[in-house]
Amino acid sequence: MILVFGKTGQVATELGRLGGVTLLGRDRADLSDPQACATAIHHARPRAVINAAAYTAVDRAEEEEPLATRINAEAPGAMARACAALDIPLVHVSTDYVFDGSGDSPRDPGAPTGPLNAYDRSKLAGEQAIRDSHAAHAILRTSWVFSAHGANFVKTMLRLGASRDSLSVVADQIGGPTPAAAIAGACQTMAGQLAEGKGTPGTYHLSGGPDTSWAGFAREIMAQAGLPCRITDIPTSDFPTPAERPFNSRLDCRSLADRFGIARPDWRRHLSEVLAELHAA
Ligand SMILES: NC(=O)C1=CN([C@@H]2O[C@H](COP(=O)(O)OP(=O)(O)OC[C@H]3O[C@@H](n4cnc5c(N)ncnc54)[C@H](OP(=O)(O)O)[C@@H]3O)[C@@H](O)[C@H]2O)C=CC1
Ligand SMILES: Cc1cn([C@H]2C[C@H](O)[C@@H](COP(=O)(O)OP(=O)(O)O[C@H]3O[C@@H](C)C(=O)[C@@H](O)[C@H]3O)O2)c(=O)[nH]c1=O
Ligand SMILES: [Mg+2]
Repeated sequence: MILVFGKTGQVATELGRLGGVTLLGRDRADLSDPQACATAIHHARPRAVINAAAYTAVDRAEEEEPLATRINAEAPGAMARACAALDIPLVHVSTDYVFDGSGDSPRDPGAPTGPLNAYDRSKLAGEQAIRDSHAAHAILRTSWVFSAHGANFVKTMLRLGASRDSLSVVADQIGGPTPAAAIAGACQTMAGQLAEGKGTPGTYHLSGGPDTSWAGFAREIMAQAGLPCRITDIPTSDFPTPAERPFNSRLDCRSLADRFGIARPDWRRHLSEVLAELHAA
């Protein structure tokens, strides 16, 4: 059995659909109590652990950095130390937001990090705590996650697009929208291979392709949903937010393909599946 932290989130929901996992919701393991997470692992004795829970409210984290750090850094560190003690692997999901977003080339997993905001700092600290534990681990950085569940940009655009005839969306932040289902599949593959002593531990990238801007993503959402809402490109400076976000979120995903045989998913195809799922609901 593979133990998953998270139950209601986008990636955790998709892991549950794949099967073969035990999902621990907040009621069974609260990440604001790192020791409780370690205890849950010792108690369950799984063959591998996947951490799909996190504090993901980027703007709110500016005002709650200590809590975000407990959930995104201290809890994963405690999980990793428990995994090291039991000699089982940990797969952990991280973010493109650990990078500073300069330039326009895709970042490979070894590129220097440079967090811009409180959420980013908490996620980067989580990565470091896991590396420091010496557990067999895979840190999977992803970006711009969407699915039919939970809160995400697709659902925000559908909600706004249904009642407006135009929307202004930032066009100078570039990255890869990533289906939660693809992340779940990758996590399961990596956890399974590491548990069998196969695959190479380390830090990897997975984002959907082709890279686009939030405005490009929004335009495709409106087109596929058949919503007559025009998207106007704006610079980030015209959309002020409490947390600064990176301009360049492009991720170089080749090492994941080389080491685990996992290719970049086409987000446009997955978007149509997510829209069909939302339509059927
Ligand atoms: N969303 C995105 O765009 C991106 C996400 N990521 C990373 O991917 C991973 C999965 O994200 P995603 O599926 O989108 O997350 P969601 O925002 O959809 O869900 C977050 C999950 O974490 C749980 N959680 C939050 N706080 C706690 C807590 N104190 N104790 C227990 N559980 C808690 C939530 O539970 P509850 O429902 O009870 O609040 C929820 O299940 C995270 O590591 C995130 O940092 C990386 C890049 C982009
Ligand atoms: C709603 C809206 C957003 N935007 C912009 C703001 C922002 O730059 C961008 C996306 O907005 P969001 O609030 O969905 O983005 P955000 O929550 O910052 O998304 C991030 O979440 C964390 C968890 C990650 O790890 C990242 O990979 C990334 O997915 O779109 C507009 O330009 N117009 C709009 O009408
Ligand atoms: Mg968000």
